[in-house]
Amino acid sequence: MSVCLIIQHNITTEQRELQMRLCFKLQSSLSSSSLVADMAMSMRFLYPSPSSFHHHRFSPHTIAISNAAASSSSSSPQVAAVIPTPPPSRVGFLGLGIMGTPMALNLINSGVDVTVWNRTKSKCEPLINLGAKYKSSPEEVAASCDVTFAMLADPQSAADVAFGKQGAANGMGPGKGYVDVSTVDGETSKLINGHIKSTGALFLEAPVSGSKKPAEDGQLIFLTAGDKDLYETVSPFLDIMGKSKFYLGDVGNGAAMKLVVNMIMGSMMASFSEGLLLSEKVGLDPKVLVEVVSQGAINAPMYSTKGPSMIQSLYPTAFPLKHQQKDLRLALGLAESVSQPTPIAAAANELYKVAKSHGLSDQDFSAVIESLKSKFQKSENQ
Ligand SMILES: NC(=O)C1=CN([C@@H]2O[C@H](COP(=O)(O)OP(=O)(O)OC[C@H]3O[C@@H](n4cnc5c(N)ncnc54)[C@H](OP(=O)(O)O)[C@@H]3O)[C@@H](O)[C@H]2O)C=CC1
Ligand SMILES: O=CCCC(=O)O
Repeated sequence: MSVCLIIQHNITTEQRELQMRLCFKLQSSLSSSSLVADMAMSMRFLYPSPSSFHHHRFSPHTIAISNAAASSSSSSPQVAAVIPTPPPSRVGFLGLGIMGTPMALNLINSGVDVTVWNRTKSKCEPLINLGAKYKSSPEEVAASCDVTFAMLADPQSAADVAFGKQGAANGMGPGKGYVDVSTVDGETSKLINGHIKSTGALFLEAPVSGSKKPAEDGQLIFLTAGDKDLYETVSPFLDIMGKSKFYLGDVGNGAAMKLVVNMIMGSMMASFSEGLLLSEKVGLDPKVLVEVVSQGAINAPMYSTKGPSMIQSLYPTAFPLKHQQKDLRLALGLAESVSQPTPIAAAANELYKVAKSHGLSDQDFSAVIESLKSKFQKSENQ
């Protein structure tokens, strides 16, 4: 026997409730069909009770599912059920900076029901104009949403927003989930995990690789760890915002992976900066250096994207230098915690600190090249 589930969305709430019951009936009568069971389970998460259906904007579509256990006995469907497309959960988004804004925007543009909050309220306006709801605290966002994402600057702000006064934890509870996509250290992530889990909610850390443009293009790479159930539940949202996702196990592993990646990136940028300046000093055209690098084994998109503007001493901000230095500081802490020598990263970190001390914190991290120019070197040596 095979089973056909027809998924539809232009129906009344009463029809949806009927279909939902039918789906669960199917599940119990076809316990050998794991596909049907999986589907019913995921619907159960989205619809804790039949009356909790809410309006959504997903496109209607039809799926035919074969009952693998018994499909050999008949090729035509014997049971047909019409059930609704699972609507998007109500999704909260906290932190609308360089990364948070395009990530939330992609969710909104995909038809997800998004509620936003940002410390500086004016940054919410463009998203509200595009259909986002607004709440005036992380607590209220978490209370009104099924899943809440947070994209904050650093460990302190991530912790404040998660479990400070009017923090998200106050609005969390069983059946909800909190996904922190900020770059923080593992200890902070574990602290947030503890506060969120104590409410009965689930937690996932999911820092991202990729910068402003990949965030705009929905091409981020998620480095997740924590509750696997929440990972499965939010995967459709991660797929809207990103091109790939890794599930890395226990909380702390996502943070560690992100810090290792950014430690490498920070050192690469510092080394590239030295190369650009040296090539110029010895009479080479740094533009040609960028071209040569782009064709060889050490090619990285970062060099050809940022090189041309670095040559003109321009640093339009995609990844703020202060965040790169934060990540190097956290990566060095991680390395120290396991007695791993990281002398290259330590040297790079010093350059970012110099750049910060010269007021370049909010410039792109490629502005680290400035710290190698003679004007900065002189003032450092005085
Ligand atoms: N930019 C990039 O290329 C990437 C950044 N990241 C990481 O993502 C995170 C966000 O980065 P990005 O968007 O670039 O950073 P931004 O500096 O643009 O945004 C930071 C966000 O954090 C908020 N914030 C800062 N301090 C506080 C606080 N004390 N309380 C509440 N909210 C606060 C800001 O609010 P307000 O608007 O009020 O200042 C803003 O929403 C960082 O952890 C960064 O390391 C990860 C991958 C790439
Ligand atoms: O954390 C920032 C990462 C930036 C990038 O991956 O390009």
